[in-house]
Amino acid sequence: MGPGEGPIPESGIPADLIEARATIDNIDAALIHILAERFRCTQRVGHIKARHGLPPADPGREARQVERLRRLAEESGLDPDFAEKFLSFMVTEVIRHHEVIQEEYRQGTLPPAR
Ligand SMILES: O=C(O)C(=O)C[C@]1(C(=O)O)C=C[C@@H](O)C=C1
Repeated sequence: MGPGEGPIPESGIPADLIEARATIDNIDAALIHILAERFRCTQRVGHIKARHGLPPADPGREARQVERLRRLAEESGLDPDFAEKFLSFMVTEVIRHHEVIQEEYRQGTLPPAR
């Protein structure tokens, strides 16, 4: 039995597992807040792009993000392939939002300055 490990309590869940899960819960909450802020920002980007007639996707920017995030992942012990997949998952959703915003501007269902 290692340090921090105790006997299995009556609940059947070891105390150190309960403690680790509390940390996971806090991290998940932070991730949700971070994602909400990122999407709030990318919504703004979607409006800027629509106003300036810029395309929803920017493959050059994405390539630089992939390179940077893969390097950061390597440095911090995260699987770089996972980091790239996660970025791609997010960016795909952002591009979908950008397309919706662009269509709203095209149909004039949004005011031009937002
Ligand atoms: O930076 C932009 O141009 C964005 O629209 C944001 C973002 C992203 O979510 O990071 C999304 C789509 C682009 O292809 C590149 C990056």
